[in-house]
Amino acid sequence: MSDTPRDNIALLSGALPFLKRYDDQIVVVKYGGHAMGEEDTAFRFGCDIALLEQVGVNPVVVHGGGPQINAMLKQLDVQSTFIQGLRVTDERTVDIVEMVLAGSVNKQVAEAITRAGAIAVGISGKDGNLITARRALRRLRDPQTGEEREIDLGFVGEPERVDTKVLQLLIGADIVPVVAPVGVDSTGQTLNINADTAAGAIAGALKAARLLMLTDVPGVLDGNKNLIPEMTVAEVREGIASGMISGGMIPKVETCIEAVEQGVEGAVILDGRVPHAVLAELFTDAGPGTLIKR
Ligand SMILES: Nc1ncnc2c1ncn2[C@@H]1O[C@H](COP(=O)(O)OP(=O)(O)O)[C@@H](O)[C@H]1O
Ligand SMILES: CC(=O)N[C@@H](CCC(=O)OP(=O)(O)O)C(=O)O
Repeated sequence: MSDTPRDNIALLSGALPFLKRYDDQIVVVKYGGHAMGEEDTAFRFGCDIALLEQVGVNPVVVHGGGPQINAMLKQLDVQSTFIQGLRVTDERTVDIVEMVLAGSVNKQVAEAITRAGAIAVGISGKDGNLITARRALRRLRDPQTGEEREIDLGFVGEPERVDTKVLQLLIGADIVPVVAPVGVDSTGQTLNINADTAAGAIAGALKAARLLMLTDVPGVLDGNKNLIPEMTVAEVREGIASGMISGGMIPKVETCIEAVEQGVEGAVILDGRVPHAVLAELFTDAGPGTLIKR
């Protein structure tokens, strides 16, 4: 059944407190590779971002592209493995990662937002000194000996410094920044950064009002696959330790924790394939995902 004009007026009027709350605030939206889905999903996402810009919110989009990188690696017959949700990245892989993220995916996302009526500009973390990173180190416990050892993930980066100048300039000119998660270290080496981590670092540096992490599950699910609507930092840590939270969900929740600890008001993990998930989260009381708070 379609909405009547009266329904539409009630909806608009109900959104007023939320419009006021987010007026001129920065909202960082992490758009995961799995959430991108088909052409119409990407266009709907573009429309939601254009709407945010139109009503006075300042959206900043940080996108992923894991599945798109996988497809290109497969095409080029390059093997790839993940450790703790991070892609082990050798010299050949880092070139392909940059080509896919800062190339095709970045331009597609910016184009979808521009087609929907806002002006979006795609950049990577290498542009304008946006993300300076250091090589990421991870420790793994040997299941047999119980000993911990350091793992070399190759050209994988962890943001060390975020220079928000270029983002502030774009935001000030009513342009939506669309950021590919690639950075450089102090020697100029390109580093592959997990998109969740990049989004969290940018949200923290901008002191965003909200960090929205769009993925392909409704949020954090418990052992029975039910959605957990809210989690504290301690509950998230427990979830990782028990194995309830695993794989690609680990960098996501860790990012949310860091972001709220850096002053972001709230971080939410939600299903980006659901039509207008971003609008439902920001402009209604019925936020659809998992809110992580201090
Ligand atoms: N407790 C959990 N709740 C929901 N998803 C989980 C959980 N633990 C692991 N996951 C996995 O994390 C995935 C999301 O991470 P990822 O695939 O990296 O998404 P994206 O590409 O959006 O960054 C889910 O598809 C799911 O397979
Ligand atoms: C180091 C690392 O793992 N980088 C990621 C960057 C892309 C990403 O994070 O994309 P999603 O958000 O779609 O997963 C990768 O190479 O897949």
